Amino acid sequence: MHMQEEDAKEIRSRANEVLLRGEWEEAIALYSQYIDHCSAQITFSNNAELKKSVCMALSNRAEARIRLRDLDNALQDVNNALQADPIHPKSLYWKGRILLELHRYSLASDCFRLAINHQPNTTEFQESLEKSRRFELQCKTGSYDLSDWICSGLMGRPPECAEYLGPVEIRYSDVGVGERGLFVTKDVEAGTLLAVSKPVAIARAILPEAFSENARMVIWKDFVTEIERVAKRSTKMLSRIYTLAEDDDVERKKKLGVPHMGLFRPDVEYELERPCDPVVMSRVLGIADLNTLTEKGCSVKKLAADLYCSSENDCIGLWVLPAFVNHSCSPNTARLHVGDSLFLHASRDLKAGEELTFAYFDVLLPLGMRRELCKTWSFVCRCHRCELEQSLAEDLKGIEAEFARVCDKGREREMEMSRLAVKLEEKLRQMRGRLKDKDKQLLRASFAKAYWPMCGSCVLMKRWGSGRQMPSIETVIDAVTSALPGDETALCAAAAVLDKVNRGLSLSPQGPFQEAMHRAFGICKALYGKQMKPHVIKALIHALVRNRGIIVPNS
Ligand SMILES: C[S@@+](CC[C@H](N)C(=O)[O-])C[C@H]1O[C@@H](n2cnc3c(N)ncnc32)[C@H](O)[C@@H]1O
Repeated sequence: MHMQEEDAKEIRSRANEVLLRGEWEEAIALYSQYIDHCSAQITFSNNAELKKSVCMALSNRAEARIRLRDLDNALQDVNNALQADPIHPKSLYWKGRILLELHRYSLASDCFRLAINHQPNTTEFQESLEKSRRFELQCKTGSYDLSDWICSGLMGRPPECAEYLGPVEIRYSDVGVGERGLFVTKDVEAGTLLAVSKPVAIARAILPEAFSENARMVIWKDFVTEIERVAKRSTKMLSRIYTLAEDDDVERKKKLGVPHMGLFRPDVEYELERPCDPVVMSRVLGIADLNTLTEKGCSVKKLAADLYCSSENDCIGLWVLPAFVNHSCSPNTARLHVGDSLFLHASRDLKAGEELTFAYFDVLLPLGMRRELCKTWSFVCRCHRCELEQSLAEDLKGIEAEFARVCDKGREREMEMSRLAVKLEEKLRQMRGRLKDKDKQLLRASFAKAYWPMCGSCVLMKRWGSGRQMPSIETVIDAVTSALPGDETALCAAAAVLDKVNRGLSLSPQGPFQEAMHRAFGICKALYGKQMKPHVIKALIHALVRNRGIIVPNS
């Protein structure tokens, strides 16, 4: 039996109500009933009123679908609406919004422009057009204005950013059979932006230390379910997700091959070579397990056990292109998280054809502890830093064991850590003939946590350092940045040094202002990019001194 006209109207108003309340699933169901009824009753051409009403219903259903990230179906809705009325402003607006999500910025601008032509003075149309124009420019030029956010000491609202694909491509890597990696395609200097990537899914958490294992697993499950949902609802996203490996099986990896970069290039049409495989939860789970990154760079498998124990705010996410970057303990790129977007900057000068790497976890640790963390990713890192420490394993065995023991301790560990720094310095002096200066710096980086407390404390310096040749804080900062050029703790220390020099309180006699500024600028460049203006860096440094846990206290 067909629905009566009055019933259809009733359904439409209920649909409008639940849409306003943000009950997306319910709104989709009700609009579907209404649209089906209208389509069965009448053809579009012979009733202008009904045509308008169906366009509105399609457009509203598209909105609900966008909120649920059901992009393919949402696009179909707005296209159907626009077929009936090619200048229907709301459908044009929602089509623009879908295209923005699909990283088709110029097409999105066209839609917003057309919507404005037919319905000027609508603030959300105007704002969306401004955003899509900004995104068009960002993805063409790789030029992003992060100044306000950085000047706020990264405390303000992060800017929304477009995706960007710089001079990079995926190729087979030397790190293992069948392994792919990301490579730079031209010579670039440190601070060059290589890519900006938006996540497939992201999960943020501020959780108390005693958060239960169960609760952690719920968050992980929700995260994986979200990836599955996105994969099911957008062919483009699915095709990206399915380029990723799900496990270490070499044959399966070989079968995946090297994906076409067109898949990651924003603002261009890319035709899939073949239809995607169906979405299978076990494969999605494997992909999430192997490729999820944490903002703070610790291993995600460890994360299931540890991360949510942290009382701090952290975030996990799946960013597809960055997931092709292999790990190194002395990497050549730095990850910067701006809201949900992941920025990848060269942190060193790079030659065309070099493989890009970043750290998957905290690498300011000695070899044994790094190896343990690597295990959770099922590989053994063979970077030059690991090889160096492997060759000195016998010499460093005692200090390393003690370091691991002290790490497990609570607050009283600062004193013991400093004693370890003294021991390591003695060891470095013993090994003088066998080590180059840069090797010494890499070793200090591995024990950075032993140096920082002493760097910041006259008491510890007096207790352990007096009469001994301990390195200056500048040497420790340089040691850390020799391994990790864009390290945040080193930046905080550099900011603190600069602050002290500025206020005439320098702990170190060889810390003139220019040198301190140069050091801080170098780290900023590696982390935030070479586009950073000096006044922005200065503001950041001030903000770091003001807001953050500074390593060097005012002793
Ligand atoms: C996020 S994926 C990186 C992309 C991966 N190479 C691929 O082809 O899909 C992480 C996996 O890459 C491999 N991998 C990453 N860094 C490595 C390294 N330094 N040495 C050996 N294998 C590494 C490991 O198999 C690891 O589980």
